[in-house]
Amino acid sequence: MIRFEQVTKVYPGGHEALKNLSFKIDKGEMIFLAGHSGAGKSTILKLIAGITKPSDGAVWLNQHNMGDLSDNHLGFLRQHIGIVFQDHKLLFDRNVLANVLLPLQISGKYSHKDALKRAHMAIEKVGLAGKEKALPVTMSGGEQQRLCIARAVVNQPTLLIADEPSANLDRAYALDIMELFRSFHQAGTTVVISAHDESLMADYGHRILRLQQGRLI
Ligand SMILES: Nc1ncnc2c1ncn2[C@@H]1O[C@H](COP(=O)(O)OP(=O)(O)OP(=O)(O)O)[C@@H](O)[C@H]1O
Repeated sequence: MIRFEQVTKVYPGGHEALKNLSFKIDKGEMIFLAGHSGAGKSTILKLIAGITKPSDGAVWLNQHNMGDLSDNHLGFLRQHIGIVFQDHKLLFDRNVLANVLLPLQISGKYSHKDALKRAHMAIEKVGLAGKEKALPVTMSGGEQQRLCIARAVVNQPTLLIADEPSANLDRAYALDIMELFRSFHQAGTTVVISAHDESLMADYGHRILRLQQGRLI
């Protein structure tokens, strides 16, 4: 499903974040990206989502070379990718329901009634039923993270990527979040998760790609 072919990423200013990286992720796989801060985990996820382009080499998502796609085509493709960002990117002036509805409204594919039904299902799936009218600022870090996940999965993406979804959560909450991702994986979604705390990944028996200074180790 995802293929990195000798990918190098150099950011403006000259920092080489990834160095000649090659790997594959199969459809339906759940995989972890591990490494210290600055190792290149977020850069890999941004390349997968087409948020940034490789400086050299190619990133393939199914049959699409992500570096070659137009913005329109990328926008269309991203509707099949659920992204849980490190900085949440929640709309803090809108309630839980409005945050989860947003991707459905952007896709324009659903009637208001269908969109509401899907949003409520996603909110329930992440354990936030009853919080539909809450504003994100009134919620705990763990709840905000669940909200991000509901928003990422509401379009039923085939690929779910999450950048440090358990950062800043205590261990019990972090494990809950991992369980949630596991349930999406078990339902057939391909899941790619970055984290610096390998102890959270150890129990799952999934492949771990370990990064150090932009290289796989
Ligand atoms: N937009 C950017 N411009 C310049 N340098 C960047 C940019 N984004 C990331 N970098 C640099 O690229 C390297 C890899 O960053 P990346 O965010 O991929 O690491 P990470 O492993 O996800 O780290 P963290 O866990 O702290 O998010 C770092 O040295 C970072 O400073």
